[in-house]
Amino acid sequence: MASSASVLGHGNMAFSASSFFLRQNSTIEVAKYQKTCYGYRKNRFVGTTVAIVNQERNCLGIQFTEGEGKLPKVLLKSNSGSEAEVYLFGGCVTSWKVANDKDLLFVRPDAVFNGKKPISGGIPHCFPQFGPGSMQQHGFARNMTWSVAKSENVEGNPVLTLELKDDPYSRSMWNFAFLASYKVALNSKSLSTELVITNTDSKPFSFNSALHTYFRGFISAVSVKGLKGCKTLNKDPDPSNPIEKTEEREVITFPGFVDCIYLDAPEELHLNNGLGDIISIRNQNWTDAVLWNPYTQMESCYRDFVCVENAKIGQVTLESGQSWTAKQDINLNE
Ligand SMILES: O=P(O)(O)OC[C@H]1O[C@H](O)[C@H](O)[C@@H](O)[C@@H]1O
Repeated sequence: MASSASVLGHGNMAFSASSFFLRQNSTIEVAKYQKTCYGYRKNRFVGTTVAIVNQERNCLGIQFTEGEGKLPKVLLKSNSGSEAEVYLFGGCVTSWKVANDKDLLFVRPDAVFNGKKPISGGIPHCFPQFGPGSMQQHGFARNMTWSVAKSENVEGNPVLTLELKDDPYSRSMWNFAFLASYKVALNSKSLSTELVITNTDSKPFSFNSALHTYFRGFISAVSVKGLKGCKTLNKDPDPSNPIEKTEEREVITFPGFVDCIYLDAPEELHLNNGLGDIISIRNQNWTDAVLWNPYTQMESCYRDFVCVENAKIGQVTLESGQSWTAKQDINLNE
């Protein structure tokens, strides 16, 4: 039986570290959350304590808290003991642990949590551009603050839905009205996401996108299976002029710099992270994949991660009112 609580926030750059908009009885209030020994207490904008509204949410395995750099962070915990962390800045999942407490995602040591630069690690969004292209590399969704649209608990598993809308910052780069909805569901052995992009403008727009997932790994033992036969666009040596080929290997390893797009990738890949885990990476409608390891360009950390990205490299065009949906499911195999 699902229970839910709806919380709406704003997605602009001036987001304050602990404030959300809370929809109640169809009015939108500005609320502040304050940690108490019972949970999270909502203060009205003017400062009066109104009610403890997050007490129940904490019990549901969804806890609103502050992360690094005092950025708003949501902790997800399932009844089976798996955990995840999501920063509203960038709508970025930064941690995914199954019950053994080992984090299967990776955040780079040079990641900054200043609410300006994208968080380099976890699962950053690339939207509305994968890049390179006319705007900043990977677009703006990873350096805007997403709002919380819904938090639910479905049979012991937390489900968090974030939203991002256009604002003057996004419009300065891409002058369209849009709504991005991102549902993150944590289960005992898996983390699933669903991204829905809706054209809320009166004119069509086009975009491409990716989930730039950083997996923890021991790079000299990392391998990826499932891409044999795909057409490749190798961005090494020149990202603006990728070299077209076909992947011949059954098992892809990472002996040096890798930055390669795989077109029409299958719906399931297998990552051996070299640390004893096989992770299946399933998708619906993320039609392409990207493998990236910076090798000695990032001397301090390249040995410790690999990016296996579900992507949509070809342009998606949406007419006014149309939506596009893509799902990712990362699952730790038994
Ligand atoms: O450092 P970032 O902007 O996060 O991008 C890191 C990398 O992401 C992707 O995998 C691209 O294919 C690379 O060309 C890029 O260098």
